[in-house]
Amino acid sequence: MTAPTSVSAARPPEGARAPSGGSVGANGFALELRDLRKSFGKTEIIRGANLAVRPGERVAVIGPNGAGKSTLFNLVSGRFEPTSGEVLLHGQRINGKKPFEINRLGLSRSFQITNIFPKLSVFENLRCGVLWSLGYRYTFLKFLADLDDANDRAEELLHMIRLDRKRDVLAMNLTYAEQRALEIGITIAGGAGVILLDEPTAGMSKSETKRFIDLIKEVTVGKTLLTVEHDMGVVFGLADKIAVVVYGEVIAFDTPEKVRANAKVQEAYLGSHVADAQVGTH
Ligand SMILES: Nc1ncnc2c1ncn2[C@@H]1O[C@H](COP(=O)(O)OP(=O)(O)OP(=O)(O)O)[C@@H](O)[C@H]1O
Repeated sequence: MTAPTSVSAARPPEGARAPSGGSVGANGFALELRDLRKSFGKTEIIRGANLAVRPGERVAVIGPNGAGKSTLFNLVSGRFEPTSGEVLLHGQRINGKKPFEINRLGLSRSFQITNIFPKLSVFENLRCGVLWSLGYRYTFLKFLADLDDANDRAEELLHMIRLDRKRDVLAMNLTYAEQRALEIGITIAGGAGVILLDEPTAGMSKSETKRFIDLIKEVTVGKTLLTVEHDMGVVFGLADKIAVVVYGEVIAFDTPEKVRANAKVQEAYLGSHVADAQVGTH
């Protein structure tokens, strides 16, 4: 390993580190949407969405296909800019900010398996996630072994996502469920207080799903979590609250029991679907 000529050259910009934990904004919410709207061309897809998520809440965002769930996530994470309305993270308006800026303000979104480096080991992937969140560039990869803090944090993450025994395995040789665990590890690497996950258990077997729900709960203790989810078992196993999105609006936001009993929700979306679902399924 070549000694770094100047590690300081790889130092992140001031203020690059994301705040840890689910910090509270002046308004008391970790994340808030106020009359949020998004049009593509002449078509309004998000039509005045409102939501106020308290720090530490685990929220499942559900709704029919095409309701606008992914678009909402894209608006919150900075991939899309709202047509109007506001997105507040810890009370700070983040509309129009770039995804990396929002990330550094403490919101992290899972990037799906496609963002894993298949030819790097599990440990190296986690270390990249840590360094990226700190503002380091991948061009400094050759110096990474010298960055003790990043190494320590990557070891900690490895343990949290239960992949200790796969430490030096190339990501491409992991099982599907292990790759998704690695994706979660990369997502939480920077210590963001608000985590967005898009169908984290999609494609998993029932037993994998059950283990994965436990893992998500463990690694997001004290954080604010939003997941887009179709699987009602996962919704009722994971969420403290459910946000129901129908035609670009949040038509209900409440505890699973109350959402299940909500006549408007039943009519618009869940129907017998949810009546059949068991609270705390699996
Ligand atoms: N970039 C875009 N340009 C134009 N239309 C878009 C764009 N992104 C999403 N849409 C449209 O917005 C609507 C909502 O899509 P979105 O993917 O947000 O729904 P969803 O609730 O996540 O659906 P699903 O559950 O099927 O994933 C759809 O009609 C979709 O075609």
